[in-house]
Amino acid sequence: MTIMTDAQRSAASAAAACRMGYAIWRVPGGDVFRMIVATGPARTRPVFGAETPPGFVLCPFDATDGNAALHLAADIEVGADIRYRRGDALTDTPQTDAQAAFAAADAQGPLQAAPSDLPEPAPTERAAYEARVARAVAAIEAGRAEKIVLSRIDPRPLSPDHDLRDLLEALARAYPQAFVCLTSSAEAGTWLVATPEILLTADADGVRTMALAGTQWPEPGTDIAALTWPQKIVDEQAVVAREIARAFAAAGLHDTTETPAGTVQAANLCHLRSDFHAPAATPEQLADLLRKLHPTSAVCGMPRATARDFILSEEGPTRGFYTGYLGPVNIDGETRLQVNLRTARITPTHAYLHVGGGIVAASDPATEYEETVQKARTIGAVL
Ligand SMILES: C=C(O[C@H]1C=CC=C(C(=O)O)[C@@H]1O)C(=O)O
Repeated sequence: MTIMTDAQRSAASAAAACRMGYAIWRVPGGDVFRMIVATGPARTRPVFGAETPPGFVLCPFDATDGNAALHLAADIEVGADIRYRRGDALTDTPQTDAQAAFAAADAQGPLQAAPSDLPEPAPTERAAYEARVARAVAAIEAGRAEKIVLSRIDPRPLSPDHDLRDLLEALARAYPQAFVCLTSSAEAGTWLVATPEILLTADADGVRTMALAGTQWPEPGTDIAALTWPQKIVDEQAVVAREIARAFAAAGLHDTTETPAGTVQAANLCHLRSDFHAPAATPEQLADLLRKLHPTSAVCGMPRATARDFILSEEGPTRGFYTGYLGPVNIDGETRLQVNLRTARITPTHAYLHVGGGIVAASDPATEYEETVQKARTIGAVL
């Protein structure tokens, strides 16, 4: 069972009391939480670069440079104990005034999101979403795009005494194979995430990503291995996979292997997925690859520029960090960027669930709406 350590629980309260950014995460299949606290403001920096310090990054959906993201520096790392960073070293005692202020913070009560200056998202009603889907289908039928990924916002009230640490632990317990995360900063707001999708990981073992598409919500107890997929989903997943294979080759990564597409479970949902691996790459190759991958056709569409313009004209800037990416960078030699899906932006009073789906020529608006209802259950189940 994944639970936060006492040090992590109190560090989260201390970070919130000091208005410092923090991130707490559990990797798929892992049994511990990792945590960092940034004593200074988040800065936009290259994710893969010559001197990217250890930290946690968040990149929005609509990024001008896919390799540039908000970077929360790992000034403090928290596991069983609290460790303070000075240069490359971690020590048991605070090294800066800001670290000392964090160490002295005495915060009680539940952990909740700080009020923020970011705009409150407006909900998307069923009729508005279905009309949006119908317009995407018309654009696809007119030959303007092959696929457009649309989304909507589903607000849920939070109980006055909720504690974000308890919600995070509940997600980790419910979804052992998800990347589960809580992150908060003045610049990006507060996000609670249980995502099944890797955008890019890089460590000593090489580089990995996945091509994910298609969604089914089988009855509990269904034999997942026996699920079949309609040809339109098989084709859609193949399009995502082809785009990834092209990106690897164009970034100069060779000897890439791809597994056959198979069914994977993600909370109450199933997707069709193939996995990619390449031997280790240089930071320049990784930067190039990240720019080519983000946003993938699993969250944007095909062709990318047309789909992006369509999404922004329909949804405005409401996605923010939803369908962007987030994750630890250069923490113990690993960088793990996950697509920010099955996610909610948290305010002091509400969880704003962001849910979407890929629209193709054969899409039916009512079924697409139902798909977003099912996707909302991933985070909704613990609220
Ligand atoms: C856009 C979302 O899902 C994407 C990832 C997997 C399957 C998807 C689909 O079936 O449409 C989407 O491409 C979301 O969960 O909000």
